[in-house]
Amino acid sequence: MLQNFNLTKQKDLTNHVTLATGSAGLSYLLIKNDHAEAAISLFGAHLMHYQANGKHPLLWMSNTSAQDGSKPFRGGVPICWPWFGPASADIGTDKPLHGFARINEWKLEGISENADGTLIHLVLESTEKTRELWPHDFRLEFEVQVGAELTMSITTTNTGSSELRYRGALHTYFDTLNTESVKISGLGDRFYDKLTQSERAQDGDLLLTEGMDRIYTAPAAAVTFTNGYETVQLNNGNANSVVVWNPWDKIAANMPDFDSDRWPTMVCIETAVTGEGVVVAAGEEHTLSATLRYLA
Ligand SMILES: O=P(O)(O)OC[C@H]1O[C@@H](O)[C@H](O)[C@@H](O)[C@@H]1O
Repeated sequence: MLQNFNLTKQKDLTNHVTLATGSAGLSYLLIKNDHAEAAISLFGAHLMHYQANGKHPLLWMSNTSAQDGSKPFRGGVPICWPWFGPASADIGTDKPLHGFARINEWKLEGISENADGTLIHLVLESTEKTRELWPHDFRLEFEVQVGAELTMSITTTNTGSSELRYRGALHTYFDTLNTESVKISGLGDRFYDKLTQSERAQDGDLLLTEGMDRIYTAPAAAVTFTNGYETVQLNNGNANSVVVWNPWDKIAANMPDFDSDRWPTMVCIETAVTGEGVVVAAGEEHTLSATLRYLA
């Protein structure tokens, strides 16, 4: 899992959750309960590892990922928020790609143990610094239920006095045996191809035969995929799209934090709000969620 992160245990927070620090001083929660184990960084509220008992590790992490908070982690589940990809012109195109949630330190709000596992609750709130990037008051909550199933949710609460619009994603990097073993069902019949900047049709299941960067805009609520180890169902809550990304050889080789020979062992299947996004009225909230369940 995170061998090359050299994490040092600091203290037990509950019977199943330990606080650890990395060599660059970032804090991590290490979870191990009767059902599964997981690791989450407070920097970015970034889920970096999840493995249900008896199963293969679900998430892919780059061995060359930054570890000091100078960049988002490469792998796991980056939280893209409050925009997806480059910010729109009205926000400012010089803003960080995929928003600022993944490059900020979050606060641990609570840990609760339940019959199905462990629930971790992290929070990010607006500050002067976030208002310079995005002029809204908000409270963003990330909840992760670590059990035989994995559920992640981000809840956006508008704590300001005027409406806000957000886009975002749970940008999950899945570990795969190889490209040939990947098959994804339930993506719907159309997608926007970011590589050719065109609308295209999807005929049946998606096989990973080439580099791709696609926004599926009419996915089923449940997407099913095989990763060469298991068959997994991804249930998306309140997403309006699913993004599929694999950089393939040349792009991976040009990304300094992406192990250049490991692109065949990953695919991102991202639970996303893209396009027009979601408008959240003052005082209201919106939750985007993803549940992962093993079918076989
Ligand atoms: O390098 P980043 O900012 O983590 O983004 C990785 C990829 O994330 C995907 O969601 C985008 O569709 C791709 O275009 C992008 O390259």
